Amino acid sequence: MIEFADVHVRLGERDVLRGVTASLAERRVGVIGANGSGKSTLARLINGLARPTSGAVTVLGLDTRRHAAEIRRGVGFLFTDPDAQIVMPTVAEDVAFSLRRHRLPRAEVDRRVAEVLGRYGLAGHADHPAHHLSGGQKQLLALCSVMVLEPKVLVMDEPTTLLDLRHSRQVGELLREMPQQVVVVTHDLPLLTGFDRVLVLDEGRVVADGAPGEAVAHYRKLMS
Ligand SMILES: Nc1ncnc2c1ncn2[C@@H]1O[C@H](COP(=O)(O)OP(=O)(O)OP(=O)(O)O)[C@@H](O)[C@H]1O
Repeated sequence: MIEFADVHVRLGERDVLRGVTASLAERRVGVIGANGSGKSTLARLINGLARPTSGAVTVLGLDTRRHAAEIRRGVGFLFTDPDAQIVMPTVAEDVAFSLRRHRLPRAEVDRRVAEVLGRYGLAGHADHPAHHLSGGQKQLLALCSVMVLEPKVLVMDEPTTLLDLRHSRQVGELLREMPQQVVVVTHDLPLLTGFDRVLVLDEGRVVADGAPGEAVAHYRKLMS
């Protein structure tokens, strides 16, 4: 469960979020809206990367302002650009790097890394240089590095922006199968097919909130 209670975020001179209140219990939640409407900021609030200026964000029963470390452990965050998330030379090393704080035996790290690479179709690339992967494969690698930590909630900020149609669809299918609660910020409207709930942001406020069809129709009207 993710709860926003009258959340305001002011960055510099700008009121980026202006009174967002929502309880998100659904498994598949989308967030859409114009450029600069506050979507990324809303996403970043969920794992404590951004803090409310006023109001509160509660995730997994914890206030994100007071329990930052616990929240980070429970909430995985996937950025648009996988290059920003890839830190180690090879694919397997990059995924293993996520587990560095867990102090697991080497064999257990190897087992978990192999399992997650297999799940997302990268098993054959384990020893390849991470930066030689295609854009789609890099996005999958970034996803592996997040999923190996078994987060309870996954937040994705425009995960398909750099992907071709086939890879976007693949990400769509993967996130529909995930057992976790997933919150996805996107401009890729077909990605929202089958979602439980979609929020539309405009100038820092939620202006529509409902099933994907209804929310997307509202967004299209807003943009026309
Ligand atoms: N650190 C900052 N200081 C000042 N203003 C900021 C800062 N970060 C973001 N903003 C502003 O806040 C507004 C909302 O940004 P945000 O990234 O949340 O929007 P968005 O809806 O995700 O946009 P996009 O679709 O373009 O990614 C923008 O006008 C942006 O310029």
